[in-house]
Amino acid sequence: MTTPVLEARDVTMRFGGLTAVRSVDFTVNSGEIVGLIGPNGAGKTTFFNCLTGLYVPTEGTVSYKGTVLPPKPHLVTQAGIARTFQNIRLFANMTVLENVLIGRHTRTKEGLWSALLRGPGFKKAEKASEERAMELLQFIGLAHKRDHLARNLPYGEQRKLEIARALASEPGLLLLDEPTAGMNPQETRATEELVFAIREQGIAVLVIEHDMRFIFNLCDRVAVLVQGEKLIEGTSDVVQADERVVAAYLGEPFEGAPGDAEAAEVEAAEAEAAEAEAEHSTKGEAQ
Ligand SMILES: Nc1ncnc2c1ncn2[C@@H]1O[C@H](COP(=O)(O)OP(=O)(O)OP(=O)(O)O)[C@@H](O)[C@H]1O
Repeated sequence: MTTPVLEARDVTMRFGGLTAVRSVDFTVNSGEIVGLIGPNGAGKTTFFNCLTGLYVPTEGTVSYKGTVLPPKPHLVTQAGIARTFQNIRLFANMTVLENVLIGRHTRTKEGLWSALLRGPGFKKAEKASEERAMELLQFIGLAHKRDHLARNLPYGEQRKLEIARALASEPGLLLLDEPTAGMNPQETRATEELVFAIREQGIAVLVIEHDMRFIFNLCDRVAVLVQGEKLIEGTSDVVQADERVVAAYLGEPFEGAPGDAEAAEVEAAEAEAAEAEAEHSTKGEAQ
């Protein structure tokens, strides 16, 4: 049975006069891999930031497994949503293992004093954390590099390590922001396999990506954002065949395009202003 893991309802995000995301409804169900695509500036990252508590949406709500999330990143992580970023954000001078251990901090109960005094509770928790971190490194194929500094890993492995760190918070939903950016075809293929394996572990996945082939191979469902609005949502086949999606990517106008009404209003106002200006200058010349 599919149950919603993530539910965004009527999410709008405005920056001053600019509406970056407009009334978006969006669901990710358990066991699903869902893609979010759209041309540059469509509002994908802004929407992601609304989901993960980095932005407080101007309107709307985001729920995880039926509970509305507080818009605070650490509380969102604690609730069960983990994410990676467009640009790698590892601790470059820490080891591979330490980077994963850091990802576990939301899941360990041992407090600051316990850590400072290194009491028996802390030592036990530390051992369990390390075991879990090693399991995750095994899972992504980097266990043999546990003591390497993160900055010395090749690019593709750094991206994998980011995913392991996100998994260390034991999420029910993983959000991946352009996971294959800068990757070669083999690395992209390996990432695809990794995402399938993550789903096998019972974790739902939401991916933003520019690489269409990757998205259409990977996702059960794809939603397309254009100018902050959801244009269409469906299986890869349905979305690929939709002419409006192609047009939006090519920057071609199409009937009913999001933002069309606003664009028409602006055009009409500009035309009116130009007409008034022309009338004014003709009168001026006549005098
Ligand atoms: N913090 C901000 N303040 C003001 N405007 C913003 C802010 N963040 C994003 N925007 C604007 O919101 C719109 C959507 O941007 P966003 O980065 O979400 O798009 P995107 O789909 O992720 O683009 P890309 O694919 O290029 O990463 C853009 O017009 C952008 O300039």
